[in-house]
Amino acid sequence: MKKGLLIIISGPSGVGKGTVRDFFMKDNSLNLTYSISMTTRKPRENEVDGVDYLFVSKEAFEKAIENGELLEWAEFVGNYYGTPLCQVERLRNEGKNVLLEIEVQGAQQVSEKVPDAITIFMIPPTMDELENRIRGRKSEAEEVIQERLAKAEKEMKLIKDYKYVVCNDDPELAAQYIGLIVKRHMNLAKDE
Ligand SMILES: Nc1nc2c(ncn2[C@@H]2O[C@H](COP(=O)(O)OP(=O)(O)O)[C@@H](O)[C@H]2O)c(=O)[nH]1
Ligand SMILES: Nc1ncnc2c1ncn2[C@@H]1O[C@H](COP(=O)(O)OP(=O)(O)O)[C@@H](O)[C@H]1O
Repeated sequence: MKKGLLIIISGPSGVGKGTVRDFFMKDNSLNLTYSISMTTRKPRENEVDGVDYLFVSKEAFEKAIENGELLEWAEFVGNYYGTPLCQVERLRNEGKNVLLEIEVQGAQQVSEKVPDAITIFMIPPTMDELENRIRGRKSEAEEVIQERLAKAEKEMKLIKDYKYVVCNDDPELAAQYIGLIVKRHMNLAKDE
């Protein structure tokens, strides 16, 4: 069986990664499985442990690093985030295309380990709109919003390291575009 593709999506906090993902994950023809990350961030009101993230303590996260259980990990605005290695390998070996939604440092680490990973960066139509969205979500305190917006400015400079850039103006259109990218690489892999 052919090994599944590894797809990385990065983009600033509040750009709409989760919203767009909800659209393209409905398309079964993409054969996608979402890799659930581990984080020390506290769950938001609507988030479910084991679905959105594996929410763990700092100690448990550091243990996972020590034990070599993470494909990559990074610190983002005061919290750890990382990708459990075992599920990514298992799913790809089962022929599933695996989606990682991770920030730029993690994406860099994975690209080094898996050079054929497909990298996509999601941008907002404008930085003002990014601010509107992150505020509109009402999930972070003002101080955290400021930190995330400052981080976003830096992250946007790394667009050049990604193979594809998708603007999330309309979430359905952005999802369709990501679907096309995945289909293209599924076809390329078939011909290999
Ligand atoms: N390196 C890395 N980054 C992650 C992982 N999971 C999530 N992230 C990123 O961490 C950042 C913060 O995520 P989160 O707190 O959920 O905020 P959100 O992006 O605004 O929903 C985002 O850029 C995520 O893409 C992971 O496993 N590894
Ligand atoms: N294309 C869009 N136009 C307007 N608002 C959007 C769009 N995409 C997402 N949003 C809104 O922006 C906020 C942040 O989206 P979210 O998916 O949580 O972002 P991320 O996962 O990148 O942090 C949410 O309130 C969401 O409803």
